[in-house]
Amino acid sequence: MLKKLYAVKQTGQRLVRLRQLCGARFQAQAEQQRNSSFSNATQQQLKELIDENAPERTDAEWSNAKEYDALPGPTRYGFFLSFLPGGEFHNMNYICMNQMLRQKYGDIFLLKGAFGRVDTVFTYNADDFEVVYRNEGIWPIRAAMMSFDYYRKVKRVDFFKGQSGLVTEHGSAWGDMRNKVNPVMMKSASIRQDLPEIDKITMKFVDRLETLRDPITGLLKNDFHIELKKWAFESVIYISLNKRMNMTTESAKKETAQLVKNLADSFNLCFKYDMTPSMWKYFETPGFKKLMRSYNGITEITYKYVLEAMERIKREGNKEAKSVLDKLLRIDPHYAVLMSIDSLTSGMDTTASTFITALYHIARNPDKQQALRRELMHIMPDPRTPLTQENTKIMPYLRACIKEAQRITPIAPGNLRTLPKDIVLSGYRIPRGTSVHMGNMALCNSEKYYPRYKEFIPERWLKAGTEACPELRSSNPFIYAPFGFGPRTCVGKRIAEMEMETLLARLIRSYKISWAKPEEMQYNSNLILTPKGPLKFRFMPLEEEDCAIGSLAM
Ligand code: HEM
Repeated sequence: MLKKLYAVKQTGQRLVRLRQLCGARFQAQAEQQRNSSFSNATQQQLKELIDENAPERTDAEWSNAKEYDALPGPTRYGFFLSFLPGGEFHNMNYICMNQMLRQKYGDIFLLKGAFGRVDTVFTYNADDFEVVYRNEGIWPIRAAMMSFDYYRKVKRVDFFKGQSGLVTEHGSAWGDMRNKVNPVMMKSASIRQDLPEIDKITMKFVDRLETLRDPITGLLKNDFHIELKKWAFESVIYISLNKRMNMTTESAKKETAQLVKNLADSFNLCFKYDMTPSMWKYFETPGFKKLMRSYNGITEITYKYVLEAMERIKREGNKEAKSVLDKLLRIDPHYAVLMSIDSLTSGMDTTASTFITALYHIARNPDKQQALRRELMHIMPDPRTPLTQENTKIMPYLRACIKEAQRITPIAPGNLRTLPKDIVLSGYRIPRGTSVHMGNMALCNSEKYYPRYKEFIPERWLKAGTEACPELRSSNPFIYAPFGFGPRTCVGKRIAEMEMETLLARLIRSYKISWAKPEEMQYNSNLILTPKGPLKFRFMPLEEEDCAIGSLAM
């Protein structure tokens, strides 16, 4: 063991020396990477955005700020060792690790880069968030998921033709794609045209839930988390491809199960290889190869659906585009394929996890649940009243419940940006090209910004009415950002919101829901936060008093 540690120490020291010799941060890492074609292209792209040759700032704020090297944080070598067996962070949940680092080093600290990872500054100072977003530029850089970028740009360059899609693309390539995708995906009215069909998919889901429900205990026989992933997949596939899945066929069951498995593997392994110190840029370990295989599995399954939809669109030759794919095909066929694959990939776990979080808090707060039901009784006097673009406009409490759940547990607990210019954060000089991680979830769960932060209080988000209490939410617009922030904000936000609202409305209108476990729900933390362990919700039919309309809690 000691020998092993010594070898690691030697490697670490050699790398540190090498990096010091090379000087510039990006160059040092790029030159050492085994997959040089990939790293050079990606680093080159980032370098151009960052303009390394621009003169250093000489203004008073910069001159008076503390040196970058004075930032607190573990040593590069010490941090790496802490991930090895026996180390402080070995197999530790990402959230816990960040909490420990914050306790030790304070509200700003530096995790030095190693093995091709750039330096990352972690900040829990809301003023810093504002500085970051105000300086991110028109093409914000979120340099995460490098293994995914590598998969698309190197491993499967044959298929992706050098473009990795919105999630990992940068600069003008990202800007061009985003400009074309935004009018189709970010317009609520455009996405909500699909509401009637999403409502039908959701009603079918609720009907099926009834068959899976034990009538005595109200517990479900199946794994609710998996069922929700399938529902989210069915919904996003409809919006993206105008395809109604028949989930009862063997092929659909098999493919969905494979997709669920590949996505779970990729979330775990991508976290391991991209967010903790790893040598994958020097040699491919069996785990890294498994990650590449999971990306391949995801591409194969999703592309099969996209291809089928493209053939159908061609065959039908409709004048009016019926899906996101069809709309984008008329703008740019390559982006259309990329975006559709990414929607099917990004739209399952994110939406399912956020939905479960919302349902969990509503289940644990019966008075809030009843207030929500009162709102829904007005809109859906009959449980099967169709949801429309019109009636869903008057569900402020429903939206507030989802927002409040996302405040307590945003599935992306922080956001990441690489700054194209030198900035000062918490009084320290942060040179351009440094990655900055902003801890949104921690600030959303602090008394300073959200009084009574431990409580689930949807009323914080209500804009009008006697129950509204906006004083319980922060006026700082940079802290609460469950879908991210600025031009790079989540492109699937409108889709996710519509899906979650529809299912929440249907379930709360049909059942009295409670959490049937003494323990609180826990989360796995990898690429995103996902609920851990079996979900024990109890679904009981509504009784007469539950259906009393009464006054609205707004
Ligand atoms: C409740 C569900 C979801 C949550 C909480 C969520 C959250 C996020 C967050 C935090 C980001 C990073 C934004 C930033 O850097 O500022 C993001 C990006 C992204 N999301 Fe989502 N997401 C959700 C659902 C979806 C869905 C349904 C899709 C696809 C249909 C999707 C596709 C994407 C894509 C493609 C990006 C990259 C955008 C870019 O960099 O231009 N997401 N999401």
